[in-house]
Amino acid sequence: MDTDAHRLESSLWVGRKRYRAVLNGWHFSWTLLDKQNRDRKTVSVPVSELIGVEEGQVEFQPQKKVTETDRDFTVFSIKRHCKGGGSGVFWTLGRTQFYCPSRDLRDRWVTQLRNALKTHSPSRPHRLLVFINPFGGKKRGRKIYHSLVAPLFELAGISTHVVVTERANQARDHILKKDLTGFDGVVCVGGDGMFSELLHGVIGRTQQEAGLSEHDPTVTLQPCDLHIGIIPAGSTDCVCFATVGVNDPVTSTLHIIIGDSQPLDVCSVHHTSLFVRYSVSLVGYGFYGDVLAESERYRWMGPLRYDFSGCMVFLSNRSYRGKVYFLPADSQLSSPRDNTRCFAGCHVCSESTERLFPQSDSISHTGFLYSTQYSQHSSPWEGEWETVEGEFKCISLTCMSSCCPRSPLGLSPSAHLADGTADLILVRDTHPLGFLTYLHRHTNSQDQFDLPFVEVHRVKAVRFSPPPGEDEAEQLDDPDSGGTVMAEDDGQGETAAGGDWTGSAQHLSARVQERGVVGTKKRAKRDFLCGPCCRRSPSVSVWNCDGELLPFTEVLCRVHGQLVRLFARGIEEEFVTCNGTLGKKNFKGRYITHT
Ligand SMILES: CCCCCCCCCCCCC/C=C/[C@@H](O)[C@H](CO)NC(=O)CCCCCCCCCCCCCCC
Ligand SMILES: Nc1ncnc2c1ncn2[C@@H]1O[C@H](COP(=O)(O)OP(=O)(O)OP(=O)(O)O)[C@@H](O)[C@H]1O
Ligand SMILES: [Ca+2]
Repeated sequence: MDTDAHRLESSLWVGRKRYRAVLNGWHFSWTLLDKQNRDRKTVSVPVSELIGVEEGQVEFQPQKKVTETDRDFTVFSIKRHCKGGGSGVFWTLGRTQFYCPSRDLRDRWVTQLRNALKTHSPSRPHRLLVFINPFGGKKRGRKIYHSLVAPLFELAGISTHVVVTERANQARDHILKKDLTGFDGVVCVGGDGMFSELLHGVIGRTQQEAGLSEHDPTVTLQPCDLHIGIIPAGSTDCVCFATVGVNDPVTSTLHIIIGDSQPLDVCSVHHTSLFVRYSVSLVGYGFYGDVLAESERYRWMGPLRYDFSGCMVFLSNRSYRGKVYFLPADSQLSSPRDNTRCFAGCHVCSESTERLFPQSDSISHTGFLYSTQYSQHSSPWEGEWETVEGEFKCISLTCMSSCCPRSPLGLSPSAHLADGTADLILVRDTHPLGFLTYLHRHTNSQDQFDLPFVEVHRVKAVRFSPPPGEDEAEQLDDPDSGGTVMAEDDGQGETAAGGDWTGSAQHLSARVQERGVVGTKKRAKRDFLCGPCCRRSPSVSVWNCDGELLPFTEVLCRVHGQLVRLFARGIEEEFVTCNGTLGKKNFKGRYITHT
């Protein structure tokens, strides 16, 4: 046996086979020995990927069962699986049971492995605040948490406070108002809507504490320290899929346990001097806005409501006039058509960290670099704005690829999670077959940007205005116009254009939300009476912001680079992870890692 503070080496048995096991600080490995004591196969696990070390013979599935013995210990670690065909890298719990020649040696192994875990995985969470939406997706949130997630947290020694939500926005309000001392992160069990609640809570809380106004689009917001974890249990699970590569509760739980940390760009959406919402995946006008508005009527269909509404909206063949202003990002750094993908360890994103936080002279407990000095008013609008005017089928802005099971490569396959930019996709009016081709290319290997009526720009900010006279004020005088939630009487006796906009920021934010919900319900009721196909074609659409309808047509969007951090690491490349057996052709045959 060889041992020092950071190293331990000895013979161990796994089943009937003898191994030489070595712990050298960062790695724990065991090598099969043959009868002549020659090395055969080696298994090596990074200490950062150990989930737990237990004395005795410990089974975990179907449930935890411990058989106390003097000479055994059981190691739980991350095990990767690739199903192939670009379906992503799944993580499961690996289990190896070791037998030692003596109790003393067993105790040394257990102590040394646990010490290594503490020393080399400092960013693991110890205490988490978990919000379960019992009604999200297929309503399986509670079951998913209690059967798959909670036992793993327990095994990893993570304590939790669990809140099963009873109303929308409860999780957001909890994070904004309650004492969060002692929590290392917040976790949602639900879909993109639940994630959005956590996002708004965490960003809002951080800005409150920093004394910054979310309403001013020129303010450099304070990056958030509290990590967000997502256990997918929703309809689309786009944020989970685009940051992990799969929507699998166990994979996500294991990323949370090991304290993975993925920075994420966030887009703030403003209307005049009012903050409206944050988005990470889609700020969409036209098709995606209409699909969301339509889908509200079919909530009872569950996740299928989007496909059904998608068909209805497609058949209604609408397009909308408007003017789009955008601030291009530096085209030297990357481009939405450079055929690269943002994978775990992406160079474009890590170089962006240095660019976004140039005076990074402190390191947080999570190991991420933070600037100690933020310039709250350094101009975010440097550069020349460009303008595109016309009639659009859809306008989409996405801070990341927005890949999801419906679209395995997403709205913008080469977008980056944390480069401080978003991709603006403009789809001009075209014949239905052209638009169908565009949509269909989201599901196959063809380039959806290689169409004459589609353009894509990498941007830092975007502004949209509907044609003059077609804004909210105009809509209010035209009860038949439909299309925008602001056209509806929300029963409050106030309007965006005519109401009092001088209230407190908090009051205004509350009213924005109220209007969104009320407007959506009214619109759904009207649509039910009319039907989408016989309706007069509206002149304005509605904005879809990560699955929420916005009550304003005229908006300004600004990208805030790496504003939040998720317990994730980006999408792992199957080609690299699974020993090259799958090949790069799985990614549309045209995507390469950005180096
Ligand atoms: C011919 C097949 C075409 C398939 C086209 C698939 C395009 C899929 C693009 C997915 C983009 C997801 C963006 C993520 C948005 C999330 O932040 C948000 C919150 O969860 N989800 C939605 O707003 C929910 C939006 C959901 C949008 C789904 C659109 C489905 C369209 C189906 C169109 C069928 C046309 C068929 C005509 C015969
Ligand atoms: N207890 C609750 N009752 C009603 N609504 C809730 C509750 N808890 C959360 N919500 C809201 O439900 C919405 C949808 O939830 P969630 O995202 O989990 O599921 P989803 O069906 O997948 O929706 P999405 O289409 O947004 O992915 C969220 O916007 C959230 O604010
Ligand atoms: Ca980005």
